[in-house]
Parts: sequence; C-alpha cells; structure tokens
Amino acid sequence: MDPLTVVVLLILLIILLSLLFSFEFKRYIMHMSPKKLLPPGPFAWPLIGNTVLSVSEGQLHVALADLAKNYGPLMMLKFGLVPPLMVASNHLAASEVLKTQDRACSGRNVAHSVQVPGYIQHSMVWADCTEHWKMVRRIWRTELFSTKMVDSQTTIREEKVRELMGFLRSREGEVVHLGEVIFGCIINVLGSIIFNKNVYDYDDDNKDNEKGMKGMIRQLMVLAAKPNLPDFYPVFGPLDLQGIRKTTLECVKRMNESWEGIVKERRATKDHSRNDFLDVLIQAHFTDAQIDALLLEIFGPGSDTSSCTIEWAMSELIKNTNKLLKLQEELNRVIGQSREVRESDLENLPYLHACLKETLRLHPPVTFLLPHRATETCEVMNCTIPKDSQIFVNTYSIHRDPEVWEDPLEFKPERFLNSTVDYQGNDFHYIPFGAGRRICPALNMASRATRFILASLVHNFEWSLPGGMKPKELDMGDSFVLVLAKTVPLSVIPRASSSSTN
Ligand code: HEM
Repeated sequence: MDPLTVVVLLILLIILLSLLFSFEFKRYIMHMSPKKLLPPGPFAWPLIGNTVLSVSEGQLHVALADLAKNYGPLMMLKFGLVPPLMVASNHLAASEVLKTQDRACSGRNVAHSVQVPGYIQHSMVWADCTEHWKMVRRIWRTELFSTKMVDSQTTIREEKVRELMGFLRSREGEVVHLGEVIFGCIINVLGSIIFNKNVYDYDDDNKDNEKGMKGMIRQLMVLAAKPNLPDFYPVFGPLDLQGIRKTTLECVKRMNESWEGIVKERRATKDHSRNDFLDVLIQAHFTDAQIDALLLEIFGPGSDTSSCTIEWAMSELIKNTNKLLKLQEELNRVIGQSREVRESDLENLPYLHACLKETLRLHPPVTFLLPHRATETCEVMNCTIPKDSQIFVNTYSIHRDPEVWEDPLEFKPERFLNSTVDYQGNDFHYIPFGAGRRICPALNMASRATRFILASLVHNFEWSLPGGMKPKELDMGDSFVLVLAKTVPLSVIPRASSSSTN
C-alpha cells in the first residue's frame, strides 16, 4: 500500500472511532431500546458536542428556552467531553426532577473553578446530599434561618434598612445606582447576623473596589460565570490555562482574611455574649476552615440574588406606574404617612407580596437553579438520565410558559392575589427558590428582607429616571451572569416622599 493510502485510511479510522465514541452514536444505540431512550436534543458533534450552538452573551436562558420549543420539556445537550447536560423546561419535567427523582437528581455538578483546596471539602453548596451536607443544612435551619431566628433578626434588618434610607435621603435629587446600594444593605444585614459588623460603608470611596467585601463577592461571581475550558475538557484541569482557578483561590483567600481577625479575637477573648452566628459556630467547635466555607456560602448566594430581585421589582414598578401607585396606596393605607415601615407590617401588605412574587416569576435570579447532578442513572419523563449528567431546571421557561400563565410576559402582580400559588416548592410551575431537598435554605429570610426593603423604598421616596427618561423607555433587558441581572443597571433619582419621616 502506498503511504498516501495509509494516511487516508488512518484518517478514516480516526473519524470512525471518534464517531463510535461520540454521544450521537450512544444516543442512537439507546434509541434502539425503548427502555433506555435518552432525551432528544440538537445534533452533537464528536468531541465538541453542541459547543457550536450560537448563544449571544448572557442569553443562555433564552437560547435554552428557544431550543426547548423544538426538542421538548426535557432535552439533552453535550459540551466537550463531560457527561451530558439535561434541561428541564416545563413544570412536569421540573416536578419529576425535583420531586419524583429528587434523591437521584440532587447531587451537584462542581465547576473546576470552585474546586479550591481548603474550601471545597467543607462546602455545603457544592456537596452532594451527604452526611456533611445534612449537618450544615441543619445548622442553617436551626441557627440561622428558622422562623424563630428570622424573627429575632428583625431589629438588625430594621436598623440596616434605616441606614440605607438615611443614605438615600443624603443623595436626594442625585442619580443613584440602586442595585449597588441595595447590595450593600443586604451584605450589612448578613454581616450583622454573622458577626455583628457592617461590611459595607456607603460613604467609603473604596467600597466598590476589589478590596471591599462587595467587590470580592462580585469578583467571585464573575469568575464562576466565566466559561472555563476544564469544565468541558477535564484533561486541561491541572493547567488552569485561563487562570480562573488561581484567581478564584486568591479571591477566596482575601475574603477569608477579611474576617480572620474577627474570628481570632472571638476565639481569644472567649466572649460569646453577642450570641451571633459566629459565637454559635465557635461554641460548636467549628474549625477556622469550616467557618470560612460557611461564611463564604452565606455572603455569596445571599447578596446578588436578593439585591437583583429588589432592583427588578423597582424597575417593573417604575415602568408600570399604575402598579406603583397601587402599591403606594396600599402602603399609605396600612402604614400611614407618619411613620416608617416595620417588618411586622409585612403580613398586612398582600399587594406588596404579590409584586415580589410577580418579580420572581418574570426574573428568577437563580435561573437554572444551582447545577444539579444525577448521582445515579434514573428515569425522567420516560427518558434515561445517565449517572453524572448535569441537570438544569430552566425556571425562565417554566415561569413564562403560556400553557400555564395568562399573558406570561406581562408584569401583573394581581395574578397572585387570591391565589394559593406560592414559592415554597409545592407548585412546580413557580419555583424561584427551587424545590425538594436542595430548596434555598434562606427562603424565609430572603422573602422577608426583600419585601421589607422594597416596601421601604416605595414608601419613603418618589422615584424618577435620569435625563428626563420616561418610564416606558426604561431598558428591561436581562443577562444571565450567574444570576439573571438587568443588562443596564437601574439608575434612579430619589426624592423623599411626604410619608418619609425626618
Ligand atoms: C431572592 C433571594 C433568593 C433566591 C431567589 C434564591 C434562590 C435559590 C435557588 C433557586 C437555589 C438553588 C436550589 C437548587 O439548586 O435546587 C438556592 C440555593 C441556595 N441559596 Fe438561595 N436564594 C435567595 C437568597 C438567598 C440568601 C439570602 C441566602 C443566604 C443568606 C441563600 C443561600 C442559599 C444557599 C446556601 C443555597 C444552596 C443550598 C444547597 O445547596 O443545599 N439564598 N437559592
């Protein structure tokens, strides 16, 4: 045989082998046997899979929702050489993943960037549902966010919201980036619950740079959202070619250093009279590494989710002036003009609650939930989910499903008045906090804090847009960068309203 024929034959052999081992081939084989049907999905090329799909920056939620229109409520995609990604896009598929197969589908897919030594073995967010995960969830449930604990934190939230209102009054008539200062307020609430300290100073010129707590949390979020080669081709893991893991490691270290002194001092003085969360952890003999991981996982998932929800709610209300007037009317009726909102008012403000629910329906911040993983092969919607598949539950499609929601794209808080639909994880067409065993452990606190801040913003101020922009001109575009955020952050001008005291 001449050398050219050998080369051609070799190339043909390589192509044949890579096809044989490609997922398409496995999918084809599995389709032969009705018991082992894999979910449908776009054609996946050998080695690269569906990496060629065109997705505009920040628009993965829209691209997956569009694909689901062609391939159905449970579809399969393949990226690189890792197990496939399953996407559940309607309430039936969500109910099977999060209820029927909750146990098998509750593992976590751990991105390469978060596999930081010293952190990952103590993580709760990235752990499968192991004994360690159960122990930490129990601590969250009993010591942080039980109804009793959330009640006992009321004075903290009221004080931190007063500080935010004070800052906004000092900026009356000026342009404010609302999401940023709400973020500051939320991390101050968390800092006070954890170690009795503010971590954000509204007047500090360096508050937004990467040395401040807010800057560090943001940096971690941005790093976690970056597409990282080893997440598609694990063989490149040790090289860390994009440096994402190295930068994450540095950032985690800086975060730990920011509270290191506080932890050391508490351990040294043995004064646990403050009775905050740090005292509880020290008295329960948590090591420094365990405390670091826990605190990281309170500040990380707790800040952007809540601040971005309030930013969206304010944007929707400013855009839909009649809804804003209705909410102001409810607040004036229940609270009156002469005092501030109190947390105890929340139960008497059904329209406020409806506004929050409608915001979370249209703009669910944790759009795909945190990435689940099948810990064993299981069946969903009569299809096989192979062990180790990654699973996204696309709440963006589910919350906008025209088969379930009337006028799904409209902001209509009224749909939640006189309705039993709630976010506690029982209504699978409405799951902004997830459902099943991995449901958000801070749901009750987050629901209270977001409603309370929103009520205070609306009751204390009249809001206008800069440069004479009209409400209907407000940009409502969204981008998925770990949370579903506004593409153009909300800039507004506050003016103390007649109901605002001092
Ligand atoms: C509006 C605010 C919030 C929303 C919409 C939200 C939503 C969610 C969702 C959808 C999940 C993923 C569930 C799953 O993977 O199945 C989650 C998990 C989690 N959330 Fe929240 N969350 C919010 C606020 C918070 C806050 C304030 C904290 C902490 C202070 C927090 C801490 C966590 C943690 C630690 C997890 C991981 C739980 C686990 O893996 O077992 N969240 N959240």
